[in-house]
Amino acid sequence: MTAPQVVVHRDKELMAQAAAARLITKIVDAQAARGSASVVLTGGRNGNGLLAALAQAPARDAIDWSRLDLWWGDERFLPDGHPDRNHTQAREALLDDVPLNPARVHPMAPAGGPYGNADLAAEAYAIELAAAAGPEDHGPVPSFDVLLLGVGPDTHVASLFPELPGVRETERTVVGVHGAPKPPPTRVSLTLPAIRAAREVWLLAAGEDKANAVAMALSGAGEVQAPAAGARGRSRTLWLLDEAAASQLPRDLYAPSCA
Ligand SMILES: O=C(O)[C@H](O)[C@@H](O)[C@H](O)[C@H](O)COP(=O)(O)O
Repeated sequence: MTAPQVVVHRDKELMAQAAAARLITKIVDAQAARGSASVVLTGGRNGNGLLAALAQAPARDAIDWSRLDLWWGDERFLPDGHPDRNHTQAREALLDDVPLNPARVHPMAPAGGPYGNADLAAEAYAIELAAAAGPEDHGPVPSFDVLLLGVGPDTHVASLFPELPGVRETERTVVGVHGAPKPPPTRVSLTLPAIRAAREVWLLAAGEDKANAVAMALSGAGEVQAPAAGARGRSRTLWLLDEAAASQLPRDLYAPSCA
């Protein structure tokens, strides 16, 4: 597991634009090296802000959208097309606007779909992930190029909330989540072991209400109390922050703001 690196931007707009530029480069590099790229999307304002910035970036045309695999880190267990579903919000922010190959887009199953509850939807997603993993992945989850995570004010990532069973899961790669403190209460989430299969994990946080959470997760808190602390990539763990979210971080954890 890699030690976190921290990059601080002036404000959340610049953070979204810089993260989008970084993601474009990463996808283009992965496609050049391996033929395709895989990205795991997150829900929340900052994840969608990144997608909206990507939609506006002229360099987005450098991506071969037909060779991009998209997965989700978590989903709100709601009917297909519901405006609060992470899938719906990602479609609106970017996905409906680019020529993706539908066979490479992997939303989590909705409520009212083929699986009667969030636990069954989670099992189905674990099977889909395992089917996509190859021998080179050494496990039941593909080695995603980039896995994006928004960080909640309570340090949750994906739908892994402090002290709830999901964050303690060590075997399963995807779980149903019940009684989540952030609405809606029923969700589906990758677990920390699945998140840690990614080559790179990027955590996004902006705004003063995240400052405590960011400081706690980066100052040695345990992952059960601070799930964001357990989200690490195999080759890189990158925290992308705005100045407000970084305001309670000890200065020795990052270089002075450059943007
Ligand atoms: O389904 C969700 O709500 C998310 O995936 C969740 O983990 C989100 O990323 C964080 O709550 C941060 O959200 P913001 O970026 O809106 O603060």
